[in-house]
This record gives sequence, C-alpha cells and structure tokens, in this order.
Amino acid sequence: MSETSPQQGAESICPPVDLSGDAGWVPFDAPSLVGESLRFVSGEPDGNRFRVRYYRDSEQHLHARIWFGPETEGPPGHAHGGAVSAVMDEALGLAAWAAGYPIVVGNLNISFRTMLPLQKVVTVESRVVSAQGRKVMVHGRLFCGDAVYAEGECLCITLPGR
Ligand SMILES: CCCCCCCCCCCCCC(=O)SCCNC(=O)CCNC(=O)[C@H](O)C(C)(C)COP(=O)(O)OP(=O)(O)OC[C@H]1O[C@@H](n2cnc3c(N)ncnc32)[C@H](O)[C@@H]1OP(=O)(O)O
Repeated sequence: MSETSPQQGAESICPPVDLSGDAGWVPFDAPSLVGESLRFVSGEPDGNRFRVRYYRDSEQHLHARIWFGPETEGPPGHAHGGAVSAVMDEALGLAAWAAGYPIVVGNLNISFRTMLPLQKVVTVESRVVSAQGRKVMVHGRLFCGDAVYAEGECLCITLPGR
C-alpha cells in the first residue's frame, strides 16, 4: 500500500514580484468600476497563475503590470497563447471601460510576436483608438523593454442600457 505525504501534490507559492508602476502612474481600481467578476486573470494576486496590477497614466491610458506564473505554461518554459490572450482580453476590454464605455469584447485579434518566458513581469499598454456608434476599438501591446511579446486589436461593443 502506498502512503501519501501531506506535502505531496502541494503547490509551492512563488515569491513576491515587483508590480509597481512607472513614475506618474496611478493605481486603477478595476473592481470599483466593473465589479468583482474579473477573477479569471485578476483573481489570485498572490498565486502562481497571473499577478496583475492596473494603472492609469497622466493621459488616463490604462496600463497593466503583469507576471505570468508557472501555471500559465504552454510551450515548455513559456506562456500559453491562451494565457496571453486572456490577459489582452481583460486589459484591452478594461481600457474601454476605463475610458467610459460599458462594453463587452466582440472581436480580439492577437499577434504573438515572441515567446514569453514564464515568471517574467511585463507590461500591457493600451489606447482607445476610435469610437463610432457602439464600436470602440482598442489597441495594445504586451512588452518588456524592447521585447514585444504580443500585439492586440480589440473591437469592443457597447452594451445598450448600461
Ligand atoms: C454584462 C456584463 C457587464 C460587466 C462587464 C464587466 C467588465 C468587463 C471588463 C472587460 C474585460 C473582459 C472582456 C471580456 O472577456 S467580454 C466577454 C467575451 N465577449 C463576449 O462574450 C461577447 C459575446 N458577444 C455578444 O454578446 C454580442 O455578439 C455583442 C454584444 C458583441 C454584439 O451583439 P449585439 O446584438 O449587441 O450587437 P450587433 O450584433 O447588432 O452588433 C452591433 C455592431 O457591432 C458589430 N459587431 C458585433 N460583433 C462584431 C464582431 N465580432 N466583429 C465585427 N463587428 C461586430 C456589428 O456588425 C454591428 O455593427 P453595425 O452594423 O452597427 O455597423
């Protein structure tokens, strides 16, 4: 008969990471705007999946500082494309909300430019580039220094009555 140690299978939690913003960025409280529903990406701020903090700059553009933990793995040692897409979906959709548009994402086009190593802190920057009728277009990129890991174009559709 095999014995199971209480430690077996237990995940060790990765050490804290620095998600502080750039000079002039102000922390952005997403739940106070959209509620507590964004748990898929933002729900475990000390866990081993994503760790995220949102900021706005002096021009009110939304930025996310994000750590991709070991549980986002796709290709060995690198982030899963779905993990990158989930982050872009949340960050670019939230950028539209932060700009005053109550939306859901209708279409999201991601280009994966370079494989993203795990346990790296990266930034998503975003811009609302147009708003016509119910269509709000947001562009963004996920990068660290000169390395661009992904670029996204996000068509958001405003929700009637909100
Ligand atoms: C309810 C939740 C609230 C709280 C949210 C919390 C925070 C969220 C924070 C964000 C982070 C999380 C983000 C997430 O994860 S959001 C979650 C993922 N997204 C969804 O689940 C959205 C599912 N889709 C829908 O609900 C509907 O299809 C929507 C609402 C998008 C449109 O259906 P609706 O019946 O209302 O509108 P319409 O069909 O008359 O279209 C209107 C116009 O839009 C154009 N169009 C539409 N779709 C597309 C498309 N794919 N490509 C190109 N164009 C498109 C269409 O041609 C038309 O244009 P025009 O003919 O007028 O020129």
